[in-house]
Amino acid sequence: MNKVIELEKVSFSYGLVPVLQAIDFSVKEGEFLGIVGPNAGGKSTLLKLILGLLKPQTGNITVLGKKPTQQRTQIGYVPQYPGFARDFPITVKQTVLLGRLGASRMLGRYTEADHLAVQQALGELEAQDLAERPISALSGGQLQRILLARALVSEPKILILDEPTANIDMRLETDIFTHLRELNKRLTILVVSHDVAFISDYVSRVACLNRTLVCHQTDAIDGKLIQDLYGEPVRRVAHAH
Ligand SMILES: Nc1ncnc2c1ncn2[C@@H]1O[C@H](COP(=O)(O)OP(=O)(O)OP(=O)(O)O)[C@@H](O)[C@H]1O
Repeated sequence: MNKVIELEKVSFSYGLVPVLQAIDFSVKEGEFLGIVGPNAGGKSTLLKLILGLLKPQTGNITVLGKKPTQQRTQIGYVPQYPGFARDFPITVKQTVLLGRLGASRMLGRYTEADHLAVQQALGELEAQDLAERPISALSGGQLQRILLARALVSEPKILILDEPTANIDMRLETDIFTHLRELNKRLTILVVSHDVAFISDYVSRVACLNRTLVCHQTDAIDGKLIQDLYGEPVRRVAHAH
């Protein structure tokens, strides 16, 4: 299988504070990879490096064989917190259209293809009925589905999500991950999560990040591993599906 993301000896510091040290890591086409680790372990920083929003001080990163900055339209990104005010007067449809800005070559008006892509993305997430609603009138779970649609609308090859279910309840968490499982049939997915027990039911591999990075197949994840990773006992939560 092709490697779609590759990091070689990547180190990164904000000023003098080292956050990532000598990370060697690759993601294969079609993988569904979970990234877990303690707070401030460097998870969001790793995603920003892959997205080309930050540059490593040492080492090399390639995305689909090129520099991350050359592949931005190939990655759909769902950030940790929505980067806009919830009371901004914009509809669901307009929000999802924003995801076409990088993909469409036309400046100015959106094309028919842009509108069609929005319809398809909303349809895929069963959210067509929300299209004309202002985003201020969405629940947390609905907003997360819309942000996922916005990330999909540029027809990326890779989907990256930074704690997509941090502020929603378990039923909706299951709903989002069921959509991700379906999307993984055609996309490579990286998802940051705090809930290693929950994601291990969905992902094929887990990368544990605490300045350095160690990968595990999901069948190798047990209480001891979680304790070693976080440095304290973490209760495994049972999830019914
Ligand atoms: N822009 C910044 N400038 C300086 N330090 C930063 C910046 N962004 C993050 N950091 C620091 O880098 C470290 C790693 O942060 P990062 O957000 O990557 O961790 P994380 O694993 O995503 O954390 P969390 O699980 O709490 O979201 C933290 O100590 C954080 O305070």
